[in-house]
Order: sequence, then structure tokens, then C-alpha cells
Amino acid sequence: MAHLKRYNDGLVKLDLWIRRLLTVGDEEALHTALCDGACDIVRAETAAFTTIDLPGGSITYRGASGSWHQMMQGVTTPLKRGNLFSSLAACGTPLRADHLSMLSRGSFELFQIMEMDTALLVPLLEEGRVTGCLSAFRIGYPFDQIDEQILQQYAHSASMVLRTSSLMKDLRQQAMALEDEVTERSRAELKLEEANAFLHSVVSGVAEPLVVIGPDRRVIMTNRAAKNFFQLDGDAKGAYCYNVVRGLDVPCVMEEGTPCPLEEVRNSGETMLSTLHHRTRDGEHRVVEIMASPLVGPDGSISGIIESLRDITARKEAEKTIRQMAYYDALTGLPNRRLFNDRLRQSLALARRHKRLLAVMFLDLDRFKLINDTLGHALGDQLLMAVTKRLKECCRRDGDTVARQGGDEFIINLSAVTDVKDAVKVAQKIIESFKKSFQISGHELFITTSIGISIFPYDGRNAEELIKNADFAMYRAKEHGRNNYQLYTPEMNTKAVERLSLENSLRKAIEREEFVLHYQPKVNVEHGQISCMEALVRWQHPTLGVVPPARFIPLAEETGLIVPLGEWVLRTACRQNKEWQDIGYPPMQIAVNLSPRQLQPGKTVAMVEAALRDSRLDPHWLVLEITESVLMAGDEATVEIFRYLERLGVQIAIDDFGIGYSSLYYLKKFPVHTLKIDRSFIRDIASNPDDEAITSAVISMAHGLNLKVVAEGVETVDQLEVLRSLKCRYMQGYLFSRPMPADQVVPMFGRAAESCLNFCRWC
Ligand SMILES: Nc1nc2c(ncn2[C@@H]2O[C@H](COP(=O)(O)O[C@H]3[C@@H](O)[C@H](n4cnc5c(=O)[nH]c(N)nc54)O[C@@H]3COP(=O)(O)O)[C@@H](O)[C@H]2O)c(=O)[nH]1
Repeated sequence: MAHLKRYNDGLVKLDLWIRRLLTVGDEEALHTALCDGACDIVRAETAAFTTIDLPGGSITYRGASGSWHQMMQGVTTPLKRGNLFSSLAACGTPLRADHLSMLSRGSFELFQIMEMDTALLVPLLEEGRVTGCLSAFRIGYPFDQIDEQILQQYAHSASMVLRTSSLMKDLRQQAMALEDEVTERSRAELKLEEANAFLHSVVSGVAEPLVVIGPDRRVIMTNRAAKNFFQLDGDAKGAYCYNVVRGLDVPCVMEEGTPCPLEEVRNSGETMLSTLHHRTRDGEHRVVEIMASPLVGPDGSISGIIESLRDITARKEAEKTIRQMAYYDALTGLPNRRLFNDRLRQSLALARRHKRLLAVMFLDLDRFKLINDTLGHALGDQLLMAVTKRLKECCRRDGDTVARQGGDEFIINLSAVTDVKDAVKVAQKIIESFKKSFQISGHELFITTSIGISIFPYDGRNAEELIKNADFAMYRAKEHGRNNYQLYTPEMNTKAVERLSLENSLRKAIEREEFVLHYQPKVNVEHGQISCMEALVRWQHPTLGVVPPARFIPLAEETGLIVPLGEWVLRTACRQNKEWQDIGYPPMQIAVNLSPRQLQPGKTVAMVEAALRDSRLDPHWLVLEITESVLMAGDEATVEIFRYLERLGVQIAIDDFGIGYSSLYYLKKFPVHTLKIDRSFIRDIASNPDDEAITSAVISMAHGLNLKVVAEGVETVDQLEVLRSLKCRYMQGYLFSRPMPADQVVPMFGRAAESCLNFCRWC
């Protein structure tokens, strides 16, 4: 969807730029505008336009964006074998170069001095021959397939504009030559004819509908595309523009909200853009974008306008769909969480201004999972739709919003309550309405709901607090035997309810895709390279925001939910590492934390094998991090799991080493490859000789056992210097990088890693 949007946005910009190019008269200005357009369309730092003279074996720089233009314009160089231009001329298709700094000198001509990282070159063709090249450049991130397609289309359309412009130049030159031979009068007539003929040829050659309108609002000329678009019988010459373009009987100015392009352009002298709704003769509704540009007469005055039209009905539909998907729940059509939060914030602003109450209700269907699991998801979906209908019937007032929070949870905003009793009445009405059975595909289903209510301003000052407290109240309703409502009270905010609420959300979080992985590098400080990325899970809770792992991992372990969660982490991390390798980033290991609860004979090995198989990641690139407690509790079956994994090629690291009093015996028994020294020893290492001595001993011992050592939690240069003096080669910590989402890791490798990672300053 993001690609589609980017592609559409690119096309919209492309269209605007082509229209703009059509209005540029001067050739040099046209070349610069062409490059500015390329920069804008594919979000490039700079762009350049060169012509290629294949028979003559040379290239000439015609234009570039920004300050490069002055330096390059007019420079001609021979077309050397093996440089990018000769490759482009030979293949006639776009070229992408992602590491310009790695190209040999001379292979990229003048562009080398621009010090750009990546380039996209597209050919300009004339009758199938490469006659020029449009190049765009970026710093940092490479061009992709979408950029390539859009820039190629732009180059294709622009080459027609360039040809038209050169034709016009020829015409002007011919007119000048004739000037000496004809009389003053015939010369003027000739010019006028030529101008008209030229206007005609330009107008009729353009693929988009064009209408030329005179100062009296009458149509002077239409092209073929316009005739087709407006289903005109003739060329509409002499007809009123508002009649042809808008289907109005009166001038646009007389219709509210529809400015007259002719008036606007005449007043401002500038090009104007407007959108109008057009009904075709067949009664079809189309959305049309109009660009009105001034038609300048021989005396410099504006004698009319050229309207260029574009049917944007499909784009508007696509935008509507995107909006629908972003703000509405696909199954029930109800507002989703995002839209609900927006509306709630607006209602709160009004409630504050008018000193009114407002109620938030949190509903959870009781034992819905049972119906879903026994009768199937399709039936469960139908039930959710029927529930939606009933909820809407109970909340009909203006300003009420019923939204789907996700799964079997709904949330309601009653924005106009004068008394707490009003909210209670609505809750009772909902509970009452659920007493009637739901008829779904021949089944008679009974379902109840538990409702929590919070009231503004008593139970929260903002949307987040009100939703959270309504959620707590809903859990109290569940505790009270379900099928009832509860008003929030501050006592509900107890640890027990909070824990119950968190546990319930945790159960739903995986299927709702609320988890994401962040990645933190482990650095080899000898070379300044990343040797491994540790995957660390983050939970984006819909109402609590980001919940730190320290708060939910212990709960996940207690409830056993760590097993499916840990499997998701493992699969996602393996897939991500393979993706990075496939893109071509320097290969590195991926480390995944394994909880003791995940160690189950038979199951653990099968889970790791499946994650590796499905991601196609070589086992050597996977490290499993376990804590010392696993070592110490490890029975023979656990040891066997790790021996098997080692045989596969997977490596094992001991996390938080040093705090669990594990003995050397366990290190010998387990197939361990890496020790990660706990950050509690690193924190004061630069000032506490005991910590330094312990760390030194662990490093020497690990090296003696042929194990890698990683120091965790390195935050300062002083810590780094001490660790380096102790011959610790691998480090991890905020000094180098905090854990970050995958899309922030990519640019780190997109550029030369050495130049953009902070740690290199100290390596
Ligand atoms: N079983 C699983 N456990 C997991 C998973 N994801 C995380 N965790 C464990 O949760 C604990 C807390 O993790 P987190 O909040 O992500 O903290 C990590 C780093 O952000 C933090 N860190 C890293 N560098 C520094 C630093 O310089 N200073 C500082 N104060 N903190 C730093 O350390 C955490 C990483 O620790 P470790 O795993 O020991 O390397 C934590 O115990 C995680 O293991 C999961 O998917 N499964």
C-alpha cells in the first residue's frame, strides 16, 4: 500500500512538472527545470541532464539542479568506454548505481565531484535511439524499482517537451530569417499564423484534454482528448467555457465555491490549480483536476487561458479506500482505534470548553473465543457484525461513536451526557439488547457483554486515561461474573486488576500484531564492524503505549505466553537477518533471547529448525542467548537440546554472565560459544577496581576456554577504554547504538557502515 501511494504521489508530481515544462520558453531554463522536476519526483538530492552524441562519441552536460548547473552546463567530454554513459547508451534501459564511491575514477565523469552515494540514470530516446540521459542522485539510500519506473516515465514525457521546444526554436529562427524579406504587415500576419499553427500543433499533440479559452469566456480551441473527454460533437469553438467544462448554464463565479479560472489567472498572472466535479453525458460522475495557465498575447497581456484537465476519479477513489482502511475496521465498518482516539480528543476539547461530562465505555464480549473456536471464524465474524448493529441501535445520538477496538472488544464515546446516570442507562440498554438471541447462519446464539465506564472529568483528564480506566472497570465487571457494567473507581487501579488486564491484553497482542522487534548491534571494536544484532521485543499496547519488556516478559513467562511470543521473535528475527543478507548488507549474526520456559525437549529443536528452514537463514548466523539460570537448572535433556543445536551450527551465548554464580563445570558441560558480561560489572568499571578485576578475570577465563566475550551496557568512552585495555573485543551498549527498529538499521548499512556508526570514532 505504501508503494502504491508513493507511486501515485510520484505520478501526480510528474504530471505537474510536465505541465510546468510546457510553459518554460527558454531552453536553458527548460533544462534546469527538467532537473529540478527529477529531484522533486524521486526525492533526489540533485539531478543532471546530458545529451549523448553517439556518432560523435561525446556527451554534453546541458543542465543540472542547484549550484551544479553553472559549473557543468555546456561542458563536453568524450564518451569513454566502460563509463556509465556508454553502458546506458549501449543498453538503452535505466541504470542504478548504489555505491558511487566504489566506482573507478573516470567511470562517472563530472559527477564524481558531487560526492553522491547512489545514482539512477534513465535514457532519453528519440526514435529508439539514446540521445540523452537524465540522472538523479542521492546521499544515503538507494533508488528502487518505483523510483526507476517514475523517472523513466518522466524522461519519456519530458523528451517530447524537449522536442517540441526545439521545434519552436527552429520556427523562431526561420521566422527571423524571413523577417528581412516580407513586409511589416505580412510578417505580423505570418507570425500570428505560425503562433496559431504552433499552438494548434502543441494543443492537439498533447495526450491530456486541453481547452484554450479567450477573454470573453468563449472556447478558442480544444484538442482531440478534450473532445473525447467531454463527449463533444464538434470542437466547441465559440461555446462558453463553463458550459463545456463544467456543464453549467451560468459562469462559475456565480456558483458558490467554484472560482472562475479565467478571472483568477487574469488577476494573479499565475497558473492555478482547481478541482471540479463533472457529470458526463451518460450521467457518470468524474472528478477533474484543472490546471489553468495564462495565454500571453504579443503585447505581453493575458489574452486568455489554457486549461489542461486530468481525470483524477481513480486517484480520489484510491485515496478514499486508503482513508477507509486507515480509519475504519474492515470487518464491521466501524471507526477503528485511531479514528476513535481522534474523535474522543475532539469531544474532550468540546466537553472542556462547555464544562460538560463525557463517558467512555469499554465492552468485551463474554466467552466469544469459545464461539469462535467451536463454530469457526466465519461465524464469529458474522456475530461481530450483528453485535455491531445492535450497539449502533443503542447509541444513536449525535456525537456518539461506536468503534471496534480489536477482536471482540468495542469502545464507545458518549459525548453528550449530562449525568453519570445517562451513561448507566446506555450500558443497561446494551446489556438488555443482548438478551435477545443472535440468529447467525441457522444458529441461535446467546452472548453477553461486560462493560466498563469512565466519566470525564472525574475518571481521567485525557483520552488515554479515560480509555485505560474504562478498561480497568471492564475487568472488574468480568470479575463480578460478566454480563454487567461497572463504573470506574480509583480502587480499581490496583495491581491485581492491572495485572489481569495486562495478561488479557498480552494474550491478544500476538494476533493483533502489536509486537515489533528492535535491534541492537554488538560491535567488534578492533575493526569497527557489527558482528551481531540482538533482537529485542517491544510491545506497542493500544492504550498503554510502549510497554517495556521488563514489565511483560516476566508475565509472559509466568503465563506460558512466552512460548508463542518467543517463537514469533525467533521467526521474525531470522527472516529479518536473511532479508538484510539478501539486500547485500555485510552478513552478521542475529541473537535471540530464549526463555527457560521455551526449553521443551522435542519442541525447541523443531521450533528453531522450522524458523531457519522457513527463513532460509544459514544456522551459523543465529545465536541463542540463554541466562545462567538455564545452565544451572539444565538437566541432561536440556544439554542434549543445545548439543543438537550446536551440531546444526547454531551458537549459544550466556546472557548477563556473572550474576548467577554459575560454575566452570556448567560452561564445560554446555556447548557455549559466547559469554556476555552483565552490565552491572561494566557500569562502574572505570572507577571501581573490584569490577575491573572481576571483568578482567572473566575475560581471561573466557579466552582460556576459547569463548567470545561481549561486554554489555557500555555507555561511556571511559568504560570502552578500560575494556579495550582488558582485551575485550566485542561490546554492546548505548555508546554505540540504542536498540532500533529494522527500518533504521537499513540506512546504517546502506551507507558505508564505517562512516555512519558512532562507535567508529572510538575504534
Ligand atoms: N525471552 C526474551 N527476553 C527478551 C526479549 N526481548 C527483550 N528481552 C529481555 O527483556 C529485558 C529488557 O530488555 P530491553 O528493555 O530491551 O533492554 C535491552 C537493552 O535496551 C538494554 N541495554 C542495551 N544497552 C544498554 C546500555 O548501554 N545501558 C543500559 N542501561 N541498558 C542497555 O539491555 C537489554 C538487553 O539485555 P540483554 O538481553 O541482557 O542483552 C532483557 O533482559 C532482555 O533480554 C525477547 O524477545 N525474549
